[in-house]
Amino acid sequence: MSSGPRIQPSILAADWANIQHEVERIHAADGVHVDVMDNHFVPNLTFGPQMVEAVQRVSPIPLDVHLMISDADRWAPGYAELGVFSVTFHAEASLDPAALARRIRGIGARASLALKPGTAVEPYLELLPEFDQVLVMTVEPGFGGQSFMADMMPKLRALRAAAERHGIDLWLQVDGGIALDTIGIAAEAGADTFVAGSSVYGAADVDAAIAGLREAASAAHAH
Ligand SMILES: O=C(CO)[C@@H](O)[C@H](O)COP(=O)(O)O
Ligand SMILES: [Fe+2]
Repeated sequence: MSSGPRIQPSILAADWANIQHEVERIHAADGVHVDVMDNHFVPNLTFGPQMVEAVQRVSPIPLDVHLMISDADRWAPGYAELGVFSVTFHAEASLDPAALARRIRGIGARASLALKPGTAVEPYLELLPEFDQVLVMTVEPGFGGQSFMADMMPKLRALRAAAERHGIDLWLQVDGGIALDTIGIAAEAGADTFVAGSSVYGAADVDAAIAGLREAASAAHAH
């Protein structure tokens, strides 16, 4: 994946009956974001490891798996074993996030920690060297098509400052309501990795949507 702003369309908003075509047509993106929901951690259900393995088999770009599941300590390593690029689990769903991150890294995937809107970032700042990425949710997890929560931006600033203090290359990802009019706000606050569901798969021209998001993020970052 590139070092500029990274755009990762979410297949939650794709046509699941044509999943191979749907991942092939976002080949210009930096990765494909795969939302796993268990109808327990969130009030919605998507798919599990078999589907992720199938997407992994046909995708021309790396898989960024977002686990919205309870008991991440038990299930997350199995997703890493599929050979995906990155595994994100929720802080609220793990008894020992640092230990789980070490297991995920040990298997060979990047370890990523997600925070729901109501979860404070401060307790996790000292753990950051165990992680490759932190996902700041900018909607309540569970559904696509919701409105971006600009009040999450202080979390990004705190993470960016802490990553600099630790001297680590931590990717800061945002997920939820990312579109042309919101991506700049997140980029300015320190995000460098952007999940976009409806604003990419809902666009008439997917390539133009990805390029437009990337441009808008770069322009905001430069300021
Ligand atoms: O994790 C989630 C939702 O819980 C996301 O990845 C959504 O898929 C984002 O969709 P948009 O807000 O971009 O439509
Ligand atoms: Fe997601």
